[in-house]
Amino acid sequence: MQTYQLTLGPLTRQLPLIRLNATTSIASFVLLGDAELTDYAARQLSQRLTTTKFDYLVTMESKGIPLAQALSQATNHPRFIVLRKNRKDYMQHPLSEPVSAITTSTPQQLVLDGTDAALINHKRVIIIDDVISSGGSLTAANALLHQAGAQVVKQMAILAEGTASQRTDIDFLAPLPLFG
Ligand SMILES: O=P(O)(O)OC[C@H]1O[C@H](OP(=O)(O)OP(=O)(O)O)[C@H](O)[C@@H]1O
Repeated sequence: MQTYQLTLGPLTRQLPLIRLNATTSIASFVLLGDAELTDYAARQLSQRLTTTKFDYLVTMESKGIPLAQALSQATNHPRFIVLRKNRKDYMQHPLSEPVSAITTSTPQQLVLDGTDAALINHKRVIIIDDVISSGGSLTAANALLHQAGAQVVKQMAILAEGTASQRTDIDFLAPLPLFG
């Protein structure tokens, strides 16, 4: 299997190259289960937040969740918000937005539980995800947070993939190339 070597500070990972379609392959970065890299990335990202005042971190199901948890702890924020990809029966008055991501060919939703929406109304929030690529997930998250009346003060990720690495409105630790 072809791989891409990701280097993040002292850590290296061999990411398998996965073909998405006739013209594009991605280096698959699956953060779930990698406690070492999650903790390292959270510590690095927390150092970029020492002067940023915010109330809540917001992440997207699913790979962003362990990162948001580690970053919440590293920045002394006891609670964070998870935007889900399914509406659950236990949610109260959920808000939703359609979302498309580079890794997902079928239509999906991002869903914010109404109780979480009430919590972040008029609050300063930071969006945190493992990877930003097409930006589809980020756009949907922003739309949902706007619906909830939250103010997005920063957008962060471990990796910016493809052209996302040229964006100046996101703060990330390393670029990740796309492959032909
Ligand atoms: O910038 P984009 O093109 O939107 O891609 C980035 C999103 O894709 C990945 O999630 P994925 O859709 O693979 O879902 P998962 O975390 O549930 O596996 C990643 O965790 C981001 O949320």
